[in-house]
Amino acid sequence: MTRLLNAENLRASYRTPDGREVTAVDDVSVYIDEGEVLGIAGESGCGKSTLGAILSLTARPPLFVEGGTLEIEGKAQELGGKNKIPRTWRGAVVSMLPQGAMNSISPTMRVRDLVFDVMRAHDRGIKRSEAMDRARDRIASLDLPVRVLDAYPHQLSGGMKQRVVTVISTLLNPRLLIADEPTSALDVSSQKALIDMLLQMLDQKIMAGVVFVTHDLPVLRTISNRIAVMYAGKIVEVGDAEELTEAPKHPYSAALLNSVLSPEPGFRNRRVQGIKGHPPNLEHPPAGCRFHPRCGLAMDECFTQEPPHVGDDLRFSSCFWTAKHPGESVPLTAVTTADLAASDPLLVVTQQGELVDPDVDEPTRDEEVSA
Ligand SMILES: Nc1ncnc2c1ncn2[C@@H]1O[C@H](COP(=O)(O)OP(=O)(O)OP(=O)(O)O)[C@@H](O)[C@H]1O
Repeated sequence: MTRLLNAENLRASYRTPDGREVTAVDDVSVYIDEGEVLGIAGESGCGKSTLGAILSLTARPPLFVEGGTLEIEGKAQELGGKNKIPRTWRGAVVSMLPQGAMNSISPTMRVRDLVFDVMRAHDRGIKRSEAMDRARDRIASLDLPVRVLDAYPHQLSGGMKQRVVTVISTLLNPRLLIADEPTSALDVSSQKALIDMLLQMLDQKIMAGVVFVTHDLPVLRTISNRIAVMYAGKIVEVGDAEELTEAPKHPYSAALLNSVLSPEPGFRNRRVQGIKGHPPNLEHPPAGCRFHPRCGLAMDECFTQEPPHVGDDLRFSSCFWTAKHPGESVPLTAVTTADLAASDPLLVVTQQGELVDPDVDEPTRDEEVSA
C-alpha cells in the first residue's frame, strides 16, 4: 500500500473573543493509504470538523493550527506558527467538501458560474469554455445529467446538489478529498447515490483518497476501509471498518454503536441506548481519560492518568480497559447497563427499522382511538 497522507501530532485551538482557548484537536495522528476511505466518527463537538479543517488546510480564525506535520505523497509540511502552506496545496492537493456547501451559495449563481469561479481561483488564465468542457466531461463520466450546469442551486434536489458540489470540489483532481458530513442532510437513497459516486471517483482515480467525516456509523461502515473514532479532541480508537463496528475495543466506540438507529443487518435488533451525558467542554477537558465521566467500565486510573495507546497504527484503542483485556472487544451490554438511568427507556430497532420500547405493550386500536 502506498501512503497518501501521514498527519502527525496535529493540534488546533479556537480562540474566543474574550481570550479563552478551546483545544478542539489535541495531538492527533492519522494516516491514509492510496485508494482508501478513512471514516472519522464521533458525537457532535468531538473535533471531527476541526480535524477536517486542519487536514484540508482550510483552518481560519478563530481556529488556529498550533502544530503538527502533514506529509502528502512524501512531501512534508510543518503546520502552525509561521509556517506557510504552499498555495498549490489547497484545492489541488487536498480539497474540502464542507458541510452544507451548496446552501451557502448565492441563489443567483448558476452551477456553471460556480464551476468557473472554482477553476479560475487556481488557474487565473483558464478560459470559460475550457472550464465548461472539463466540467461537462467530468459530469458525464459520473453519469450525471450535463444540464445541471445550467441550473440554479434551488432547482436541484438536495441529493443532486450534494453530488454536484462534490464534483465541483474535485474538478482539480485533488489527491485527497475531505468530506465533512456530506450525507447527513440526505435521505437514504440520496446518501447511497453520493456514496456510490464517491467510490466511482476513487475508482476513476479522480482523487486518491477520501476522509469521510460523520457521526453516522452505519454510513461509515458502508463506505470506509478504516474508521477513526474521535472523542473530546482525541482519536480514541482506529480499526478496520467492519472489525471496529463489530468488535469495538474502546468503550466510547461501543457506546456510539449502541446509540445507533439502523435497520442494517449488523446493527439490527440491538438495544438502542443514547450515551448518557455530553462530550466535555474542551476548554476544560476532564483529567485522565476524557471519556471516564461517561464510561461504564472506568477504573481508578482512568480518573487521573492518560490512557495507554494499545495496539499499532492499524488497530489501536487508547484505553485502560483495553490494556487489561488484550484481544477482547468491549461487551456492549456492560457499557449499556452501566450507563442506564432507571428511567431511561430501552429501545429496540425492529426488522422494519422502527424504534420500539419492548417493555411497553403496543396500544390496542381502541385505546389509540380513545386517546
Ligand atoms: N468558533 C468556535 N469558538 C470556540 N469553540 C469552538 C468554535 N467552533 C467549534 N468550537 C469547539 O470545538 C469543539 C470541536 O468542534 P467541531 O465542530 O470540530 O466538532 P464536530 O465533532 O465536528 O461536531 P459537529 O458534528 O457538530 O460539527 C467543540 O467543543 C466546539 O465547542
